[in-house]
Amino acid sequence: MAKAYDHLFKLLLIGDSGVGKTCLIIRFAEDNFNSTYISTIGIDFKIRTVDIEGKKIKLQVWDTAGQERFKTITTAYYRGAMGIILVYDITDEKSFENIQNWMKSIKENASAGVERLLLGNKCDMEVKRKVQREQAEKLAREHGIRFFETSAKSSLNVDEAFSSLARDILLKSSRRSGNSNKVPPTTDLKSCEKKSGAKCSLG
Ligand SMILES: Nc1nc2c(ncn2[C@@H]2O[C@H](COP(=O)(O)OP(=O)(O)OP(=O)(O)O)[C@@H](O)[C@H]2O)c(=O)[nH]1
Repeated sequence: MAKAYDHLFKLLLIGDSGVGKTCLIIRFAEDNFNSTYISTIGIDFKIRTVDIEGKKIKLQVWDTAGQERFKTITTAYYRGAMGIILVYDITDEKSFENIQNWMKSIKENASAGVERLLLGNKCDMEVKRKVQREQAEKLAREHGIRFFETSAKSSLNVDEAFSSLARDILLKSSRRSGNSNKVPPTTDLKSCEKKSGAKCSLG
């Protein structure tokens, strides 16, 4: 039987407890949202196949527990990840400050060439905003990675964020295999913003 996909990419979401990692994955994989908070214990994954540049990309998205006590279990999963999504909550300053620690954790535990993406989630809660978009843009620029503000609740930018990461991984892997002409250059800053309506930082 023919393979149902061209590529399988393993993605991992990390970030403080309660920032919305599980909700982002459920929004992306099942187009659903639940406001009841059930903290993740250990690790779990969901799958969705997306179409990028005519290629079927199967995304296996791993959800980690943000709680410190699960750290040894979850960091063991960094190694196999091709893309890591760092999530903070725009209404929680501490979760943004901790992004630096999560970055360090990636450096210590993930493969060197892993693609990273920064997400400021819960952007539907503008009245409770504590982290300005510009702060996160600056951080993303410093690390040379893309940045989106998302809402798992309203679904704003969720598909865009996952697709942009998948696209970057695809581009990187086709470059590596010498097929860079097969995938058009990934969204430049302008088209990235045009597509998503979000501010993007380029790596
Ligand atoms: N308003 C709003 N609430 C959200 C959003 N995303 C998640 N939440 C809420 O935030 C709480 C925590 O969400 P989770 O997805 O469980 O957070 P988590 O990062 O997986 O947490 P851990 O499993 O403990 O690491 C839940 O009550 C969600 O309903 C969002 O985009 N907007």
